[in-house]
Amino acid sequence: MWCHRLPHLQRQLWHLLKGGIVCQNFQQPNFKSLFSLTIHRHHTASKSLNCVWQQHEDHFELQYANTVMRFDYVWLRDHCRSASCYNSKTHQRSLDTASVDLCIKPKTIRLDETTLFFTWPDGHVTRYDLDWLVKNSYEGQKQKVIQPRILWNAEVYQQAQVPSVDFQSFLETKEGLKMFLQNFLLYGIAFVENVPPTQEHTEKLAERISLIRETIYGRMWYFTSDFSRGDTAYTKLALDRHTDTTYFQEPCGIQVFHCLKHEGTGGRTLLVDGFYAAEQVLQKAPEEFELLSKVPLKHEYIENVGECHNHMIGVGPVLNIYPWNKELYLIRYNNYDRAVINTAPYDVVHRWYTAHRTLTVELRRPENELWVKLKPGRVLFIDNWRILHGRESFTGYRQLCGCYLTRDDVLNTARLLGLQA
Ligand SMILES: C[N+](C)(C)CCCC[C@H](N)C(=O)O
Ligand SMILES: O=C(O)CCC(=O)C(=O)O
Ligand SMILES: [Fe+2]
Repeated sequence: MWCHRLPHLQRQLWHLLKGGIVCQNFQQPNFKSLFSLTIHRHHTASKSLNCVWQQHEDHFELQYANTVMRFDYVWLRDHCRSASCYNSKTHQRSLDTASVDLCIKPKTIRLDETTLFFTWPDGHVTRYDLDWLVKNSYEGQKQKVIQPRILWNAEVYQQAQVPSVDFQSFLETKEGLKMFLQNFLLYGIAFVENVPPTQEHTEKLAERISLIRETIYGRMWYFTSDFSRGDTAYTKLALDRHTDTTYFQEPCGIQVFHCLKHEGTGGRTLLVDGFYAAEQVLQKAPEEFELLSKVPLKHEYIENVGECHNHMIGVGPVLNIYPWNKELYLIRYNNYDRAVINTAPYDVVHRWYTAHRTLTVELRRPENELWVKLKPGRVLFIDNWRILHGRESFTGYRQLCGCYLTRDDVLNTARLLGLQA
């Protein structure tokens, strides 16, 4: 049932105002057809504060704050915030969910002011504030984005005139850090200026917002075109747009780049908003968007150069979306590192190539390309789950340092500063 409705829901998923904030355009799905059979004869109803509720045989229905919500009874028992069920100091559940009768139904329900009281067969009372229920209901979540973003092409990004943050203000002030993170969350890229061009100072920056994610490339890495590792990154060749570490089960969340030296020509960095391109696919060919979010693929890193021996495999679709609101949260796109496709039958494979082509066409539109020249002192943070990067071929000596960051910890820092993440 859910699957049939998918393309329909997706079409109304995002409303894009020429590079404006992505917001969800929702519509009440037709619940009547899904649930009308289950209404109990002896339902009770109550009306106050524009709040209407009904006790159905297998669920509790609540209309409040312009939202129709349906709650499972086990859910209502499981989320009880009473002192014996929930430890409000640790914010952890004490209740053993497995001890709840799966057929549980409340003995009585009553509304007092803005609080609903459920009395369970054993006498235990659970209270819920109406606003808490709205905030925590499926129907409430379905209408919300987890991460507000501004999708961009080159023009949108340039016209936004997103300010860079100064090294000092980033390290020493809460305001500087917060502004940096807000821009990073909205655009998926952000710059810090006036950074002393050393690996140590770059590391300091990274540690201010997250934990450094150590990988097969080390903790802080430092690279030049010496082919010290078995990867094209370690040459002077051009690199087409891609995301990194697609061959990890969880690709690195953030990439930090600091160009410490370049004596030569070329070597500009290319940045493309993968979510903007995916949004175009969703608008033009929703079934292709869906396919890219459904077909799992492998990416692979095989290295045998000098002392370095590695074989990494990561599995996942190109587009990763949250199933309840269809919000895109991760793009895995690296044509160099994509492994043999053996996770889908031939006919799906052909449709996948078509969808991949559509996405690639969007990713390659010149108007979607943002070109920047990395310079000593200017550190670039890239959301590796959203923004693709590449580089122009170059001549001469070029030294880049940087690291990967864990995404959870960047978001943690952002949330602690009061940002939505
Ligand atoms: C950034 N650093 C030079 C350390 C690693 C580069 C990794 C390159 C790899 N093909 C990938 O896209 O993941
Ligand atoms: O050399 C560059 O500018 C970037 C190379 C690259 O894609 C990488 O290191 O991940
Ligand atoms: Fe890369």
